[in-house]
Formats: sequence, structure tokens, C-alpha cells
Amino acid sequence: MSANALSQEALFSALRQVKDPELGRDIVSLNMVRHLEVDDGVVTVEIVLTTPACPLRDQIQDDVKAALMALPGVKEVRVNLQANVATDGRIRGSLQLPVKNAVAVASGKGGVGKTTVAVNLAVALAKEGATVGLLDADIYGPNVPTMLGVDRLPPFQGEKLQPAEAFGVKVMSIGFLVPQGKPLIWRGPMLHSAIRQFLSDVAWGELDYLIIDLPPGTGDAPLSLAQSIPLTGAVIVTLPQAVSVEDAARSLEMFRELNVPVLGVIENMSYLELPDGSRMDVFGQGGGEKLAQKAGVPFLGNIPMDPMVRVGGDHGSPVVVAKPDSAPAKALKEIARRLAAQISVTALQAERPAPKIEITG
Ligand SMILES: Nc1ncnc2c1ncn2[C@@H]1O[C@H](COP(=O)(O)OP(=O)(O)OP(=O)(O)O)[C@@H](O)[C@H]1O
Repeated sequence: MSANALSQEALFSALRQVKDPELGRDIVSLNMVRHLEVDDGVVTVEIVLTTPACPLRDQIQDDVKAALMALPGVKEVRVNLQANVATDGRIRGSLQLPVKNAVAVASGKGGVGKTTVAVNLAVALAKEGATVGLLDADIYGPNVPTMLGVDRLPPFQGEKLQPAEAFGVKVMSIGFLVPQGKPLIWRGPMLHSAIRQFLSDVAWGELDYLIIDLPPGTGDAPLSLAQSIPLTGAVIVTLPQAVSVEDAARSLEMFRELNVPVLGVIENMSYLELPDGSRMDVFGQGGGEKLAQKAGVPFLGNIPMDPMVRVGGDHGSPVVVAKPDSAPAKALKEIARRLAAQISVTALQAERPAPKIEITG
């Protein structure tokens, strides 16, 4: 068969065989094929990954080559890999902010490790090559500055507040603006305007992901937030134990009622590894996964209990950078990738420009 017989249908049906292993869907329906050119049997294809440091890029590249080379008439395949974090465009549209995705990290109960998870996810995403901001909106316990080892904002410049920066993440916290140790007694309207100001009066710059650490529970803060910014979604952090899961379920339901997609459930402190290698289920077992299953949302993974996580938080050095090869750090990095994939899926459901196709020979 000659190269001229290579039709758009044949090329696209070959590319449909290639799945993004993390997103679990084919690269055509994920809108990752942006430009396709055929010239005398040489196929040049541009594939746009949905995260900048996709760990499976080599596999996707190999699969694209293999699928196209299998077509009669194809002599050579050139794959041009790009990355562009997907967005539904709603934040840019409604708030004129160059932020692609805003993701709330929430929990039903306090003390389940929500802030620890938010901090480590933000740093892990930045390490993957994404541009990341972290907004600490936990009015009851703004711990993000401590966990990232920053205690003040840079000097005021221009018209906007400059965020602090740590481990490649831009950081803003209510904790920077109030004297240490003072309680914050804020009700809905104050919180609402504070959250809006944190979005509009801070020089965030272009961000792929803005991670927002919420106070625990289902009070004014998540409500204000969901009304202030078109969230891409929310993730729910829980312990495996029943009472934590019950409260997490309430938090999950609240986001659903607010029409905020739930991107997944993360189970923290899932087990403690003992010196003999056995595992102790300190807080029970499997509650997070069961919650995700029951709610029909992805389970993003579990994080073991490990003193290194606490030490990293207390010393302003998140475990994903302080001990990147430890079990909790590996779990957190894996969860960050799964979360990025879920964000992409959610955003891509809204954003679908048509690919550009040229067949010249
Ligand atoms: N996987 C873990 N292993 C060991 N310690 C952890 C782990 N996750 C969190 N911690 C510790 O548990 C404590 C509570 O964590 P964190 O402050 O992140 O919880 P939170 O849910 O954000 O609490 P709050 O209700 O104050 O918002 C901290 O001391 C933290 O270092």
C-alpha cells in the first residue's frame, strides 16, 4: 500500500490504540494529539501531555511509534512531546487570574494530616515541573508557613502582595498576616472577602495548580471558597478509622452539593511499619478506600504513618524533599501524580479544541 493511502481515519484509529496509562483513556479522546503531519510516509505527530513531567512519557512515546509504524505505508514516525497542564478555563474567565486549576484539600476531622498532605502534594507537583501555588486558608491552624519553613512575606512591591516561595511553591497564608499565637475569630463574610483578596490581591503569576488548604469540617470556609472561586475539584483526606471516615463522608457530600467535583480520597496514617517489617494498623484499615468506593470517586492512595513525616513538617522540610526515597514520600509523590491525572481528566472534559491535521503526501 502506498503512503497516499494513509487516511486520517487510519492514523487516528491507530492512535486510539494508545492509552495514557495513568489517565486510563486513549490519547485521542484525551485530546493529546494536537498536530499530525504526513509527508511521503513520514508521520510527525505532536503529543501534548497533561502534566509537564509525566513519568510515563517514554512509554507513551514508544506506544505512539509502535501504533503508527504498524500501519502499511508508514516509513518513519517522529514524536514531538510537549506538556501543557489542562484547564477548564473557568478561573481565568471568571476571576481574570492566570491560574489553570484550583484544588481544595479538605477533611472532615481536624488533625488527620490535611495540611501535611497539601504541603507535600504542592511540593511534589512543583518537583514534577509544574508551576504551583499553595494558599493556606486554614483559619483555625495556619500551619503551612511552619511546614515550609517560611515565616514572612517578601517586601511589598507594586500593587499586590508578593507570595513567599519555598521548594519552588508560591505560598500565601493567613498565618503571615496575623501575630503568632493569636486566635482568628472570623465568620463567613470576613472569610469570604479574605479568600477573595488572597486570590485577587496576591501576585500569584501563572500557575498550573493552586492548592488550597482548608480548615477541617463543613463550616463557612469551604462554603465561602466554593462560592469565591470555580474550583477544579476537592480532595478529601481521612484516616482509616470509622469516625474519621464518617466526617470525611460529610465533607465529600458537601462538595457535591456545592457542585464541586470530588477528585478523590486520600487515606493518611494508614499503617505503621514496625522494625521487624510487619505493619500495625493503628487507626484501623481500609476506611479511605471504602469511602471512595461508596462515593464512586477515585481512591488516590494511602500514606503510612512515619515519624519522618512529622519531623519534616516541624522542621519546615517536607518529607518529599527531605526523605524522597522513604515510603511516605513515595506514596505522596504517587498520589500527586494520580491527582494531576484526575485534574486533567476533569479539566479536559470541559476543554476540547480540535486537533490540527495536515496530510500532504
Ligand atoms: N503520615 C504521617 N505520619 C506521621 N505523622 C503525620 C502524618 N501525617 C501527619 N502527621 C502529623 O500529624 C499532625 C497533624 O497533621 P496536620 O497538621 O497536617 O493535620 P491537619 O488535618 O491539617 O490538622 P488541622 O485540623 O489542624 O488542620 C502533625 O503533627 C503532622 O506532622
